[in-house]
Parts: sequence; C-alpha cells; structure tokens
Amino acid sequence: MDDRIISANLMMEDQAAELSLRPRYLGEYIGQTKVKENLTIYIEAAKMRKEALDHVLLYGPPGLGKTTLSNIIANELGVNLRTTSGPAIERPGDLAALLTNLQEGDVLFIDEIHRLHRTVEEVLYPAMEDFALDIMIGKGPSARSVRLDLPPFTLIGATTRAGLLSAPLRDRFGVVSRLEFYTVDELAFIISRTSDILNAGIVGEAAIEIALRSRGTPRIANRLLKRVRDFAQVRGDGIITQEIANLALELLQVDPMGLDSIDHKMLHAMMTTFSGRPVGLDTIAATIGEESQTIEDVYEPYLMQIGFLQRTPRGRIATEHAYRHLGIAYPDR
Ligand SMILES: Nc1ncnc2c1ncn2[C@@H]1O[C@H](COP(=O)(O)OP(=O)(O)OP(=O)(O)O)[C@@H](O)[C@H]1O
Ligand SMILES: [Mg+2]
Repeated sequence: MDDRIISANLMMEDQAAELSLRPRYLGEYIGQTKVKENLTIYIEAAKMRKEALDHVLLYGPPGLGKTTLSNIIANELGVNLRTTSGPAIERPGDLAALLTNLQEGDVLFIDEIHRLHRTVEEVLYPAMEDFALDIMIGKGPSARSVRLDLPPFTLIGATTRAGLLSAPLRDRFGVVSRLEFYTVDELAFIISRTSDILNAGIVGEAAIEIALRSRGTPRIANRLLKRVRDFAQVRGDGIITQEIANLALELLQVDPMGLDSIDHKMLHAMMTTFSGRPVGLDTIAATIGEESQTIEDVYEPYLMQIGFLQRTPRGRIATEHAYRHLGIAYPDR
C-alpha cells in the first residue's frame, strides 16, 4: 500500500475531502490551459449543434485532475455523468447494461480504461463508432447477431498509462488530451482556493512553500495543506504562515523539492550502489523494495520532470542536478 504523504495516488483520507474541493466548472479549473481552451471550444460547438461531444481520452500521472475534468465536462454540457472503471466492468453484458441506460448526450466516464477486459473492449468499438450494440442471440449454427441502437453519448476515458491502450481503442477517441504537471504558481493558486473552502487562513509565501513541495500535483498540494493546517492550529494561532509551513513540511519529511525518503533512497542507490551507471527499472525496484510499475507511474514522471532522472536506452541515470540536491559528488567521466 502506497501511503506516503507525497503519494499522488488517492488515499482513504482524501476521498471525502476531494468531493468538496473539486472545481465544478471550467472557470474554476486551474491550469492545463491548452486542454481547457480546446475543450471549451469543443463543448460550445457540441452544444450549438445539439450533438454529443466527441469521445475524450484524458491521460497523465495520478492526481492531476482527470476525474475532476470529466465531472466538469458533463457539468458544462449539462448532461448526466455515469462513472465506472475498467476493472469494474467484468463482462460485456455489464457494459451493455451501462450503455443502454444512457440518455442522449450523456457522458460515460471509464476510469483506468487501460484495464478493460478484451471482450468488453470489443463491445465498446461499435458503441463508440456507430452508437450501436451488437448482441449475439442463440448459440451454435442458429446464432445470429442483432444490432441495437444506442443514444449518442460521450465516452470519457481516463488513464495514467496511455501506452497500454490498444490502438483500435485509442483511435476511436476524437479528443486526446494529456494533462501536465502544474506550475508552482498554479499550485499556489489551488492551495489558496482550497484554504478558502476549508476556512483556513494562509499567507502567500506559505502557499508557495507548500506548492514547491507538491510534485506538480494538486492532490498532493491539497493533502499537504491539510496537514500543515493541523500544525497551524496546534502550534500556532490557526493562520498558516511560512514558518509554520516550513516546520510542518520538515516534520513530514518532505524536502524542498517535494522528495521524500523513498525518492532519496532510489536516487542514492543509483548514485552509490550502482556508481552512477545506467540501471534498469526492475533492478532499481528490487533494490529499494518497490514495484516497478509504481516507480514508473508515480515516482519517475516527477523526477524526470524536474530533471533529476533520465531514461537512456541502457537504463536510468541520475543527473548532475540530482547529485547536487543530495550532496553527492558527481562522478567524473
Ligand atoms: N485544475 C485543478 N484545479 C483545482 N483543483 C484541482 C485541479 N485538478 C485537480 N484538483 C484537485 O485535485 C484532486 C485530485 O484530482 P483528480 O481526482 O481529478 O485526479 P485524477 O487525475 O483523476 O487522479 P487519478 O489518476 O488518481 O484518478 C481533486 O479532488 C481536486 O480537488
Ligand atoms: Mg481519477
């Protein structure tokens, strides 16, 4: 179980809070400017034509706002949103039931769409393309296929791993948007907004301090803010000052770049155990006792984003920046 404070994955403690913190309209959705601009136009156009919006694929690391954006799209379109996830749809019949219950223009949101079963995925192809469901009736030689019309709908798929999507599925999305890590300013803005909602006073410098350590991820920003707020209440007078923020973040063992002990362990191993030579993902994983996939999906993207880690054909290497950050001498080559 991934329960690090800086984990981008959804944790139990986030769940209730995220519902109330989630922006509901595009105007409140901070950052992701390009994605927002495009969606605004597509949504407007679909509404003018009174048609269903094209199918949308949202991908990017966890906690960047894919689920939030899907909710917003349905809200902006003024339609119902049905939510499910790849692994939750076990049989083709489950998907058929979902699809036949949609009303015209509705949004069907499939989270973790890369985990759809093959047989289920095949039902989705004609549904996405022709708004039709092909049903087999009978068995053996007398079996025949009947085509059932579906109301036009919008499928929104979300995934952290677009690379795992099959080509036929990927090709059926008219809009494919990649969510990016947020800038420090954007995160500071999100933190201030969340503080308002939580009725917690925060000074600008403190918001930036938390933003700097949030790994470009709103979910982490909101989580850190809540922990820091506890400190402010107990150790201070409730107002989150820069001093309180620094103290709290230090105690939470989140360093000034948002790295925690696991990042340190991983980089350390690469620099010392492997003497800075390129290392394979599985080797790193085994050395620090983490799963390869977690490293690849969750830790690595941010380390690469801040220029601490590079992928080369021969393996991963830590960059000079990373050496400097950890205070380890960069090997001369
Ligand atoms: N652009 C944004 N502006 C303000 N808050 C945001 C934004 N994006 C995300 N958030 C906040 O971050 C939280 C996490 O976002 P969300 O659940 O949408 O991420 P996700 O990409 O679906 O993650 P996962 O990959 O784990 O499903 C939301 O509850 C919301 O409060
Ligand atoms: Mg989500």
